[in-house]
Amino acid sequence: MDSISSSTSLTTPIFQCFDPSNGYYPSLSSPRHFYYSSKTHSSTAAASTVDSTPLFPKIVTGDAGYVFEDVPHLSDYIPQLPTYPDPLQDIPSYSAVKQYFVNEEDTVAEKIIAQKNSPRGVHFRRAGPSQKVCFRSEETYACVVTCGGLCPGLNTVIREIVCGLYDMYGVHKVVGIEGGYRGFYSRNMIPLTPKVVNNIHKRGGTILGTSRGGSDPSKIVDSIQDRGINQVYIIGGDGTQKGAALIFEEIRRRGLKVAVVGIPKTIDNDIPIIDKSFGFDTAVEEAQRAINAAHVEAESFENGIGIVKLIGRYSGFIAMNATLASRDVDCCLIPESPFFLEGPGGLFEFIEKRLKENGHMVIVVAEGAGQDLISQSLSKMNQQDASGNRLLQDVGLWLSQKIKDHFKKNRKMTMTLKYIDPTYMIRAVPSNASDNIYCTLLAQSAVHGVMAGYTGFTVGPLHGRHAYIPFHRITTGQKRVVITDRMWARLLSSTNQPSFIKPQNINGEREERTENQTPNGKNHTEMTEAKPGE
Ligand SMILES: Nc1ncnc2c1ncn2[C@@H]1O[C@H](COP(=O)(O)OP(=O)(O)O)[C@@H](O)[C@H]1O
Ligand SMILES: O=P(O)(O)OC[C@H]1O[C@](O)(COP(=O)(O)O)[C@@H](O)[C@@H]1O
Ligand SMILES: [Mg+2]
Repeated sequence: MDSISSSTSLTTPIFQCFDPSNGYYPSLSSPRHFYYSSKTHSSTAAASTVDSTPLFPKIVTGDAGYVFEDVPHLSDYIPQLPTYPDPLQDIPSYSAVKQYFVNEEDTVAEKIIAQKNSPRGVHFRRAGPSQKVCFRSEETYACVVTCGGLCPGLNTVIREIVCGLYDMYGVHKVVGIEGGYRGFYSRNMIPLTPKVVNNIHKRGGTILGTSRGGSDPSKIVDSIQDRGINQVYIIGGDGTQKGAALIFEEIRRRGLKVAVVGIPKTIDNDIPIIDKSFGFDTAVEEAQRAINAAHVEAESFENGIGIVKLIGRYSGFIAMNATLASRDVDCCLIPESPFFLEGPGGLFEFIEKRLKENGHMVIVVAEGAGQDLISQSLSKMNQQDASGNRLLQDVGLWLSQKIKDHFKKNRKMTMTLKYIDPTYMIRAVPSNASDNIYCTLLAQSAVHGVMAGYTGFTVGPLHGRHAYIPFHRITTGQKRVVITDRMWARLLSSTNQPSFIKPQNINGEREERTENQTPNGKNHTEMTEAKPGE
């Protein structure tokens, strides 16, 4: 593939309107009637802090407890920002659509379950094409970067950003940044055209390459500014979105007309607020192959045990959904549900019982499960990867050894154990059909938002409706399986495994949920209640 090296600057700072003495951007009399919080920061703090909380959350309140959390717009810090009619209205495929453009007043509710007297709650801006755009096609220069671990669907998102920009907005200058964040300042760029990306959604991985580490907002913005890029599409997980928030703050601090959008990627579905993350469905589907193999192996040997380790550092959604989908799994272990091995109600007792009943069993274990047990028996290791993520012990290997030792020690019965770790096989597949459609919508929502001048935001569906969400709402907290909710109860009833929770712990879990309330009356565990799948 051809490369373009750093070009001369097309992007000039519009002006420096940030006032470091009070942390305010003066042009706040926005026609969209927003007000800003009085929280103040210094400009240097904005550039160097790792806290991704935006300086000025844009919040509007309305009747009956209505709260609108909007995302930043270029006009917040660039006065008299020119706008242009959206070129979509002249494109035959789109011009026929009735009400194609979203109403500026449309918002999407964070919660849709309500009672008669409950407040209307938090809302986010509805995603979609606007009547007016802030970028002319010929002046737009967009870049796309992928960061963090692989996930099915990365190539589809890249493809649809490129095709969306070309086909909907006539933008013909799009480049890919190679190898994650550090590619901004250490690598050349790849020109992206519809021809280049035409078939990439059929391949796993990312054609741009990815990496952990290397997020240096100042060097990245220098590179953006030097090259004249004015739209930045950043695809990645929680770490990447934190980095994107810092890049946005640095761009805003410099007063540049550069819009930044994050497209949330996380294979294990641990990003809060949004319904689910792309690649998750594909991962659950692909996990079936590993579970089937483990089941075939287990069934074929006397007292066969098959163990499958699935992705999920802190959130066991893949393990839970793969177990529920398969019906061949006898026990599912996730990080949210502590378990124990020995004694009444423990895992060993259950394994013996199930082997006596069925002659074989399959255990699915999420990679983050049982880490506390492992560190008790192995020397504690606090190693981190280049992004600062804690490196976990291999729970699958550990569990396999523990089970083997148990049966050897007790000489109760002979057994055969097979351990499968399909992590990289699952991550590397292309996205399935439903994830492809989802990735397309995510990419288009991002393109529409950026063309309309929104910046410092991320996109995703809430109850099926796409919305623009401030960075900090998806980088604070993690979505986790709530083990006192109905979905986990369904799993327990489908496997008939022990719950490993004592009644007093159930009460503890409930108390913890009320303590974790955020200022909006929402708590992190609550977010997970009905997602994914009611
Ligand atoms: N707190 C943070 N602030 C800024 N950048 C971060 C932060 N955490 C991670 N990053 C950057 O984001 C990128 C990907 O992060 P990582 O956690 O590995 O993957 P993911 O984005 O999938 O969570 C890396 O380049 C890393 O340097
Ligand atoms: O070996 P790598 O590439 O660092 O990735 C391993 C880890 O990446 C993951 O797939 C998650 O990736 P992210 O942190 O990017 O979401 C984990 O499940 C796995 O432990
Ligand atoms: Mg991460």
